[in-house]
This record gives sequence, structure tokens and C-alpha cells, in this order.
Amino acid sequence: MSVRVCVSGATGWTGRAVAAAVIEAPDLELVSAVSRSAAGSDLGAAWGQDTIGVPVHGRLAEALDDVDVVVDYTSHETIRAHTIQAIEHGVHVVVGSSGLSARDLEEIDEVARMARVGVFAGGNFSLGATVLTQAALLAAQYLRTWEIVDYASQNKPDAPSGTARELAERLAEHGPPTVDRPVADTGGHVEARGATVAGTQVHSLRLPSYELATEVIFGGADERLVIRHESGHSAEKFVAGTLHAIRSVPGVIGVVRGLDPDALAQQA
Ligand SMILES: NC(=O)C1=CN([C@@H]2O[C@H](COP(=O)(O)OP(=O)(O)OC[C@H]3O[C@@H](n4cnc5c(N)ncnc54)[C@H](OP(=O)(O)O)[C@@H]3O)[C@@H](O)[C@H]2O)C=CC1
Ligand SMILES: O=C(O)C1=N[C@H](C(=O)O)C[C@H](O)C1
Repeated sequence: MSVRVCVSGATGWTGRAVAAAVIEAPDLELVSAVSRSAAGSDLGAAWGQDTIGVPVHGRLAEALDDVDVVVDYTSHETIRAHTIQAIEHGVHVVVGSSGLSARDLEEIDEVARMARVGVFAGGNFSLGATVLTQAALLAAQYLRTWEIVDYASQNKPDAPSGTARELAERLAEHGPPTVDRPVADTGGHVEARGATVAGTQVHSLRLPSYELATEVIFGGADERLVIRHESGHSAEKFVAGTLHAIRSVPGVIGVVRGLDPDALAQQA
């Protein structure tokens, strides 16, 4: 039987690519979509194409009937409320949108477990970013000092990126990085040392020409290790990971965070 999917944010950069892939997948069925500006239209028409029989709703709450999994690529402003709404409706959630902290995900985990619903949250669903996280987790076992630099376009509305936040929070699994001088003891403008996310300093740059790049720099004795992921301009790189999450999440209760690179490599 097909997994019935709603794509929230289906007229956006990422949601459109994901919705198109859901339509093409033989084991998935796109039953509804969400977008405020296209509310009331057919999704194909909203894309400037032939109609495809998929209604677009202006609010997620209106789009959840007969849905097994909602995939959300809307924004950091809406993701928390959307995730809770879907769980309360008994619908599994794939969280693509950035903005949820580890604390948010702990709270969501409790609600999801009570409802016996799965939530698959990915700070970055691309294969390269997934490998970045795995490489950084390995490095953190040996090199105990690190900071993260998060590069994105000047239009990205949130900071840090979901990619950088998830990386910092996953690195916290190895305990906080070693610091010689606490950030709070910094003279001058302490803000210049960046934001402390789960114990890691994160520096977000927002400049024209970047899509998204994430760099984690490990400091050792007279040496450094730099691990950097660079994103191109298409949203296609997020599709395989998102489809993997859609297929996996009905078998989950509570929150699962981050992709397994082996599972993703097999899917790609
Ligand atoms: N985890 C990952 O791998 C990735 C995460 N992201 C994250 O996904 C999110 C979306 O990014 P992107 O695709 O670039 O965004 P876009 O701005 O291109 O698209 C956003 C989509 O969501 C809809 N939307 C926005 N707000 C609402 C709302 N309040 N209610 C209903 N629909 C809404 C928009 O339609 P309308 O305005 O008409 O409502 C549009 O369809 C961001 O948080 C981004 O950081 C992006 C790429 C990869
Ligand atoms: O806002 C975006 O555009 C993106 N956001 C994601 C993030 O916050 O990490 C990742 C993606 O590369 C694009």
C-alpha cells in the first residue's frame, strides 16, 4: 500500500522538488499540499503546469485528512507549530525546515511518543552534509577543540542554519569542546566569538553568492583539521534523503534525528 504524503511548502524551492519526486515514486502518493499563496488551487496549476489532482491548502491543519506523513519545508517560524499539529492529528512528520533546537525536539519527542507517532528531523538531507556530520563525530573523538562556521546567502532568514545547529548538537554527544579561555571572559565585543550552540561556538556569515556551506574546524597541538561541506544551487540533493525519511518514519515512534549515510547512499 502507498504511503500517503502531504508536502507543506510545496511551491517553495525545496518543497517543489520533493513533491515532484513523491509524485514520481511508485510507493508514495501525494494527496495534499500546503502554501498560502496557492491556497485553493491545484498543485500542478500552482506550478504553472497541467492540473494533477492535488489540492493546495493555505493551512496545514486543513491538509492532514487521509495523510500518513507530512513533509515540512516551510520556514523556521512555522515548523514547531506544524509539527505539533501533525502529531496531534496522528500524522508522522518529516522535519525539513530549519529552526528546531535540541530542546524543541525533546519536547516534540514527548508529544510524539504519547501519540505513538514518528518524527524524522534532518538538519540537512543531502548525502554530503550527512557525511560531514559523520566525519566530524569521528574527529571529535580525537581532537577536542572545535568551532563551526556557517555560510549562507544574505536572504536566509534564520541563523544558525539547521545544518550547523544539528552539527553542533550532534557534536555535544562527545561532550563540550575543550576551551582554554571561556567565551564570557572575552574582552571587547564578546558577540564576535559567535553564538554558543550546545557548547560549540557557531559563526554565521550571510553574504551574496553563497547557497550554504558548513565548516567545522578542529584545533590540535600545532595543527588543524578543517571539514567543509559546500552546497550548490539546486534542491535536488535533498530529495533522496527526504524520500528515505518519508519511507522510514511510519516505522518510528518519537523523534529520530539525522540520516544514516549508508541507508542514504543505497537510496541515492
Ligand atoms: N533539512 C534540509 O535538508 C533543508 C532544509 N531547508 C529548510 O527548509 C525551509 C524552507 O526552505 P526553502 O525551500 O528554501 O523555502 P522557500 O521560501 O523557497 O519555500 C517555502 C514554502 O513554504 C510555504 N510557506 C512558508 N510559510 C508558510 C506558512 N506559514 N504556512 C504555509 N506555507 C508556508 C511557501 O509558500 P507561501 O509563501 O505561498 O505560503 C513555500 O511554498 C527553511 O527553513 C530551510 O532552512 C531547506 C533546504 C534543505
Ligand atoms: O534556508 C535554506 O535555503 C537552507 N537551509 C538549510 C539549513 O538551514 O541548513 C539547508 C539548505 O542548504 C538550504
